[in-house]
Amino acid sequence: MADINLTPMMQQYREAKASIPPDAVLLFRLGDFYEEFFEDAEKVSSVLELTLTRRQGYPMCGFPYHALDTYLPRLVAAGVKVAIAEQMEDPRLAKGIVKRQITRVITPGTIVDNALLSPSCNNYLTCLVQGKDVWALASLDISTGEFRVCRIAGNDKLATEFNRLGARECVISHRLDARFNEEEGARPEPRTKLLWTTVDNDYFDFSFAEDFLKRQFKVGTLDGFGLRDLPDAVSAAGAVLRYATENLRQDASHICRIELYSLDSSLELDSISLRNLELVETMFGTGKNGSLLGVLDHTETPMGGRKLRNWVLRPLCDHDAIVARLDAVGAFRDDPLTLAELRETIGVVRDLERIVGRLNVGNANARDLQTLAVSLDVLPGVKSLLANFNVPLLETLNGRLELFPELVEKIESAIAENPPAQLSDGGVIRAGYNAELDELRSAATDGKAWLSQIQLREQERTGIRSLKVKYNSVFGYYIEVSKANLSMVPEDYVRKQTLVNAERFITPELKELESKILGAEEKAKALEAQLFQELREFALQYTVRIQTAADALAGVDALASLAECARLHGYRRPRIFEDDRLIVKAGRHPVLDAAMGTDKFVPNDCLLDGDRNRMMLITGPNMAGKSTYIRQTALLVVLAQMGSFVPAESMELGLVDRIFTRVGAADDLARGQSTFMVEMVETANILNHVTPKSLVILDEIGRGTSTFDGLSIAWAVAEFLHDDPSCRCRTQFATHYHELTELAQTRRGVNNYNVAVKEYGDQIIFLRQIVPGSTDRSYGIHVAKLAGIPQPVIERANVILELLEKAADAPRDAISALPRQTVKARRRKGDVDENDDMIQLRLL
Ligand SMILES: Nc1ncnc2c1ncn2[C@@H]1O[C@H](COP(=O)(O)OP(=O)(O)OP(=O)(O)O)[C@@H](O)[C@H]1O
Repeated sequence: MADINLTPMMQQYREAKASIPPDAVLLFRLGDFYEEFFEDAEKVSSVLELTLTRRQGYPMCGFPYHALDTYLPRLVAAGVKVAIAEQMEDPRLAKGIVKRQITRVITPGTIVDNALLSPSCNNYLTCLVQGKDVWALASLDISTGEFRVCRIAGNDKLATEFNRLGARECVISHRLDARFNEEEGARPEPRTKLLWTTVDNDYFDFSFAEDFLKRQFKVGTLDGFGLRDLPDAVSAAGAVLRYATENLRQDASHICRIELYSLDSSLELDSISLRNLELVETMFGTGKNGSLLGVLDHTETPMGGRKLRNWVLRPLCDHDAIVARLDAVGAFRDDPLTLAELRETIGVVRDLERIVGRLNVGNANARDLQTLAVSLDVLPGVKSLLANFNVPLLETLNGRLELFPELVEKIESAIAENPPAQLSDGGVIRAGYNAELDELRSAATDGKAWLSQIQLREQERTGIRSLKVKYNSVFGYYIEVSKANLSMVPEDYVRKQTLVNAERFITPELKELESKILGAEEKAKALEAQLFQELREFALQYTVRIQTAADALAGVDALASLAECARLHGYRRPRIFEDDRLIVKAGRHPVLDAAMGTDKFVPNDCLLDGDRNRMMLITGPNMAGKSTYIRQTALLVVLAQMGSFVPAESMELGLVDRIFTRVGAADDLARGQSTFMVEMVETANILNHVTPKSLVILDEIGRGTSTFDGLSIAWAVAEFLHDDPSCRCRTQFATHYHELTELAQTRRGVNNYNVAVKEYGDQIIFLRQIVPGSTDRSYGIHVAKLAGIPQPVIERANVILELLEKAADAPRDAISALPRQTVKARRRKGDVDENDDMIQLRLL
């Protein structure tokens, strides 16, 4: 920064700037603008494309205060940390420089503003601590109060968990940051855009963290949360909470519990599978549409949407828990009328979790309270509809749906019909709620009428027809009586001023009225603010109970959504077992099925049921539907284990512990790895971690290297997965290496399948049907033709293919030396004899 003579305002700016994290930009409220100075001005003007000006030689930019809702999301989306300094007093009333204060610091993980949050996703602030042989990862969604911690062994699993959480920011100690910087590969690298924030090591001090958490949760011990003897988890949780509350500059009493969870309780999906299977978003960044969640999500509330998203990302591994969800989905699906009514009723409910969050951090407005009441008011209706179902899970959820009549009533009686968003605009509290407020309001609006009423009354009382009620700025309202009538002035008039022709008086009543009229509006606003605050505090007492009800409602919404999806797309209930079967009759790919329509999508079976059917080796032409089929299998497993019905005539599933996928990953090229290297890293990961209860889907292995190397690797991988006692898992392997089909002759559990096609003249018709047996044709050139490869190239490829098929052992170099013209063309010219190309091959 330039060394300049600072004005008092700039001095105040400097002090504010020094009190925020060094990497945060400061939006400094000056009148109707938020102004930025120095480096902050440069950064903000470039992100927001604002004009950079200069003030006394230093850079400056700004925008009107009402544009904050537009600009703040853009700054946050660009990964900028933002601190806001507001004016804490009315500049007109300020003596000297206006008081300003940092009201909040907004980082990607500490957002509570609705405008900055996606309703369908949680917004997690995370914190990482390195324990002994494990990582402790705390995750906190300040907007909802959800707070969890888990312990994870290994960087891969850690990165996956970051991905699953979709974490935006991770807090670490300076010490850990230094380690990450020193050791190459030590820092976990999730695919999501994650901001690493470093804080002092003392944030992680165990006793400090423990005390901090105990105070927050108002408990004497953390044992009840399962955190006994887990100092790393306590440190992570304490540090993240401290960082969050420091940035919020507010109490966050809605964060009132923490859950210790284990990755083992859910079906494990590594980062690659999460992406490849397009569970919650597509690979091409088109968001939810086109993903599995896009098909499943018929939720009516944001909480239900987030719950369903979490279910998709964390399918269950517990038989009974899955069956409980399936029972609930089944009950809903079998009663479509009640289901429709229930969904319609739930549709009124708004984001209870986030409203409660905003209420707790002091960020809620009157509309939030009103929405809270409207949402809570439908709970009796939801409860009575749920009472129609005798299903344990629905009964449990119904039991947690508490009713809040006194809160609803209080809010309804207090908040005006259409309250303004800003408390300062006035008119938030309903007429009739508070007598004093009613009076203040009428003082402001009816003041003039009151004065003329007094004038009339006093004229009658005193008999002075010319008596007037007037106002001046020296002594406010007064009564003026002309000299001629002074004898008629009553005793209770107090003389204030004598003029040539008249005298001026005041009365206690007039003074009282004056104080009511003057500043009545200001007073009304202040009283409204106080009443609103009281109402807010009243509502805050219900925080935990509303959170519990909101969570139950989210569960009901998610289950109803699954039932609706099952109903719309004709899904059936899967049967869950503990063995290693995976038998599907007429299964369909949920996303393509929904997109194409059930009559167009060709269903297929799957048979994996232990020893004799452990690996399906699938060959078939390009474009036939191999990838679709094996992804479909994985998606059906995800659906079944999350407790959903499935797009199949029937499905029997022995629980799967992990799904592994190897399905091409172009994006890793950006990380500096070659296609083949990525393929091998992913394959290594599978072979090193697979268990007999896993499901492996492999879409082509060894493609990125020479044919013989590739084939050898694919072959060995298939053998290993089938033979090795650590694997022996259910596998679907799609490949173009027809040689691999020989495995079925030597391996008991390997079976060949192919995707049927019909040849029709020189056309082929894709039947999309998986049938037993192998195929030895790829029809690759046919697909190349469909793709628009120029005709001469296609003709040439056909010639080479023919030659290769005749001389299977022809070296590749020989092919490249073949004349560039096609045989046909040269034949036409008459300069080739029948064996020309073969002769050349032999010569080479
Ligand atoms: N069962 C099916 N019913 C209808 N259409 C299907 C089916 N399976 C696949 N398709 C269609 O065929 C297209 C190609 O399928 P897919 O990518 O699975 O082929 P593939 O055999 O894996 O091809 P390649 O070997 O070239 O990668 C899909 O995009 C889809 O539109």
